[in-house]
Amino acid sequence: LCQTKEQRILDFVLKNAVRGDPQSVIDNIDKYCSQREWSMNVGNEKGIILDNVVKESNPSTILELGTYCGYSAVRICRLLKPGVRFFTVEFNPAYAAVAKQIIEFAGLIDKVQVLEGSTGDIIPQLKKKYEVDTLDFVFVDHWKDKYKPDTQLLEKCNLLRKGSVVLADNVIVPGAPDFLEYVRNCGKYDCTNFPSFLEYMDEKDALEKAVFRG
Ligand SMILES: CCCNc1ncnc2c1ncn2[C@@H]1O[C@H](/C=C/CNC(=O)c2cc(-c3ccc(F)cc3)cc(O)c2O)[C@H](C)[C@H]1O
Ligand SMILES: [Mg+2]
Repeated sequence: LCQTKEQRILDFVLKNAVRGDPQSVIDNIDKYCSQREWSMNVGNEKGIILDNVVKESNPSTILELGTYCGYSAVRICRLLKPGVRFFTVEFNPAYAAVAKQIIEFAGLIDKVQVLEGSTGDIIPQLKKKYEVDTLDFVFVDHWKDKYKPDTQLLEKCNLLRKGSVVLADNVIVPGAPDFLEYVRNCGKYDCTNFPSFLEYMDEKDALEKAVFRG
């Protein structure tokens, strides 16, 4: 029996999407969350902007902060060429379990490493334990008050290089004001704002792209 919303989303995907077809997984999550139960997936409007930024960055090493159900992990990885490495960090075991099943159903589990734990613990391990040199692309979508500290931690751990793209969800709703102020004024990033809409709603939201100057 599906006790949690996340389990109900997984169940709907398993029943209605096509195994091995990432687009059908994305479409069915969007269908469930727009018609049945709202959920904090990046959604299709902001998702198309995410797709375009990923495509133009053509990244080889990607990090996502806040996996949740795996919607944006599927969204990003469906665009990646073979041999690319995608790490996604989730500290809630129940969400990590749902995400792994959704990513597996989409046929993308070989490209994805779901790292269970807190970003504060995992980011400092990426170089030595996960053999990461630098990150080409970071998608930030976890607790909004952690965007700024975790971006600074990425810098401190020398994980960003000239041209590394940091793309943040929700810079209007719920908002990440200290992150926005930081990336726009610290002098280390070239920033672009992408106005859009909150997932499954008519409310305005936006993504912020911050390219590290190196
Ligand atoms: C140690 C903590 C940091 N380290 C962490 N380390 C590892 N994993 C972490 C860390 N911090 C958090 N997580 C995980 O990431 C996920 C968290 C995602 C959070 N997302 C939102 O809160 C949001 C809200 C709205 C929204 C908009 C309008 C509304 F009316 C209501 C809600 C919309 C949106 O698009 C949103 O993404 C997941 C649930 C949580 O377990
Ligand atoms: Mg979000």
